[in-house]
Amino acid sequence: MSSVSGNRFLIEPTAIAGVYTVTRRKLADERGFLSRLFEPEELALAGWRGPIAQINETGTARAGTVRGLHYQTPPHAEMKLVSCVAGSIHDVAVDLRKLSPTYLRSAAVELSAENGRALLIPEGCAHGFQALTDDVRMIYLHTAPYAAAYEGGIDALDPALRLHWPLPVINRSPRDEALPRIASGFEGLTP
Ligand SMILES: Cc1cn([C@H]2C[C@H](O)[C@@H](COP(=O)(O)OP(=O)(O)O[C@H]3O[C@H](C)C(=O)[C@H](O)[C@H]3O)O2)c(=O)[nH]c1=O
Repeated sequence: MSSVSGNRFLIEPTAIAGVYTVTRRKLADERGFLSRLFEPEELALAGWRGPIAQINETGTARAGTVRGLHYQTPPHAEMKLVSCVAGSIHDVAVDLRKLSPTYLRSAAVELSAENGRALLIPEGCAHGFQALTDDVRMIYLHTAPYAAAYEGGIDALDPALRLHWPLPVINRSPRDEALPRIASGFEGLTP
């Protein structure tokens, strides 16, 4: 799909099949602005399917912090729409779908409160980010509820992924530091 300039969003493809940037249009006036975080008909153009099953907020205090790379496996695999509503982040998706033409390819984009950009991530792709500022706030829309027993992840510092983190990486959770690497026998995800 090429770029779609809709009423509420500008939807643009990335290097990964099915991963899109979604830039919110701001309706501005002298008080400030209004923008929509979600609009089913327009986001269906980028493949969004099904109702929102869960909405999360995260706060990240320190620039340099990396969260992820996380995903959920079937039957709790999920699409995510990831928005930054305070500060800015270096946002990353990695295609883990074994049969995908973009398997193990990554897409990276800066999301910020200022640029109003979000990342739409389909099932089978891992997500993570690095805070580029202090006091980052994220809003996540999920098509499946959290299922801890079905959470998977890949080490954000795995050299096989060739990811570039703009700042020195700090403050990873013990769980994230212990996530497996591709070389440890990862065989890709199937739907
Ligand atoms: C995702 C999630 C987590 N939790 C609990 C589990 C832990 O006790 C605590 C922190 O979870 P976690 O360390 O996984 O949080 P993040 O590192 O920010 O992970 C999230 O951010 C990465 C980058 C993502 O893409 C995922 O959406 C999500 O995994 O919240 C819940 O109670 N509900 C939830 O939906």
